[in-house]
Amino acid sequence: MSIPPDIVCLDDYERRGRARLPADIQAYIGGGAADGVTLRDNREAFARLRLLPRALADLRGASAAASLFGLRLEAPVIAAPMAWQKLAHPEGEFAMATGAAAAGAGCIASCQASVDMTELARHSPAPLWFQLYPQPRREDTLALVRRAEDAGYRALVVTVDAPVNGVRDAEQRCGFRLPAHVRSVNLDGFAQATATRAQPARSPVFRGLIDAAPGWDDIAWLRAQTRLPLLLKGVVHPDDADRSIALGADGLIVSNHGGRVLDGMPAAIDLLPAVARRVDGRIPVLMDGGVRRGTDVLKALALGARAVLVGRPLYWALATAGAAGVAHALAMLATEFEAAMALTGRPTLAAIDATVLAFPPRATPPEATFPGATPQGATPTCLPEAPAGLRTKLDLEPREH
Ligand SMILES: Cc1cc2nc3c(=O)[nH]c(=O)nc-3n(C[C@H](O)[C@H](O)[C@H](O)COP(=O)(O)O)c2cc1C
Ligand SMILES: CC(C)CC(=O)C(=O)O
Repeated sequence: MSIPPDIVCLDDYERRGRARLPADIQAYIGGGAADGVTLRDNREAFARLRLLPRALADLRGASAAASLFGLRLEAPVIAAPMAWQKLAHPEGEFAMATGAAAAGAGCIASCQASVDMTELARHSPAPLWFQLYPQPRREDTLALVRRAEDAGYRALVVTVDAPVNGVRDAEQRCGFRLPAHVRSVNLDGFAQATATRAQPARSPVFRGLIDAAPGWDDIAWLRAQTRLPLLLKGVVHPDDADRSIALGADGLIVSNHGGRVLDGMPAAIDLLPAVARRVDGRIPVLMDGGVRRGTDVLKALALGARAVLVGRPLYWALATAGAAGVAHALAMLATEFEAAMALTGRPTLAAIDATVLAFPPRATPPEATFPGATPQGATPTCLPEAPAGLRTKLDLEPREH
């Protein structure tokens, strides 16, 4: 499949991708939770950051290469886990993995993939990570872990920010339903949480759905079940980062799920610095949400990320041109990132730090940014101070078990 010549950046894929998909699938892929405040802010927060070029830097032998939990990457960029990719292309996740490998990018297969996870790993030209939604029954979670191990996945990414799905107005308005040929094949036969139907007028969240939500004890249990590196996706509070490390997490992904779960959360890039400062190099911190340009990758690394994940643009690229589209999108992003490194005088990833930013955030302790946070990891209260220009607040008190 050839790449349309007018596609010169990641955003260009959205227009082309949408044109090939029905309205309800567009709403599923492109939508955010509720009013889309967080979805928009993920982009706008990147745009607010400014970069500072350096003149005449010695860039001989420069490289953007990265290595992370068994993935060798041309640039610190990974395809985010995204459900049901057959919605966009008949080859679904196979094409996503092939495209990512062709571009030298990493790829994380979703727990809700529309193809068999073992077949996917077998056909992927490069190693993959597996994203895990803990299942209501531990035996089912364990079955997924063992399949991931046996199939050669190099890491487990446990998504912890979606104990219930977001309020998806756009999907609801369009009446989004999975077509018959698309389903979560890897969860066949597993029990799933359901809302109690007895009192349909009452909220289904606390009547059924939340009963199956994972807690910290599930992370401790999972840690004891596998030697695979364990990354937690969706940790955004410094105290939760501490707790994750104490339980043996090997990496964290600062993420608001692309603005798809809790509308009103701060942008992911605004949440990154406090987590990175608290982690202080103990384990790698990654981020996702709103990464669309090589300069965004640079900004994320400047604020403490080791790598970024990219979501929606790759779904649109998949819809537009299958594996070739995914490879092209990721290659464009890597090229833009290399250009941004060169223009800011950074020949290696190790040379990227907050001085890349024209106005780096003040190096305040996390407690100042997150007044509710406590350095010892005791019970935090809330996240009162939103980034400049954003007045939302978020109660991040972890659930107790
Ligand atoms: C269509 C779609 C499906 C997604 N499915 C999953 C999923 O199955 N598991 C998961 O952890 N995150 C899922 N995500 C969230 C992404 O992994 C990622 O956090 C987010 O897309 C990053 O934001 P971006 O789209 O702005 O790059 C999904 C995102 C999209 C757009
Ligand atoms: C099956 C869905 C809950 C997958 C997901 O995480 C998403 O659509 O954001």
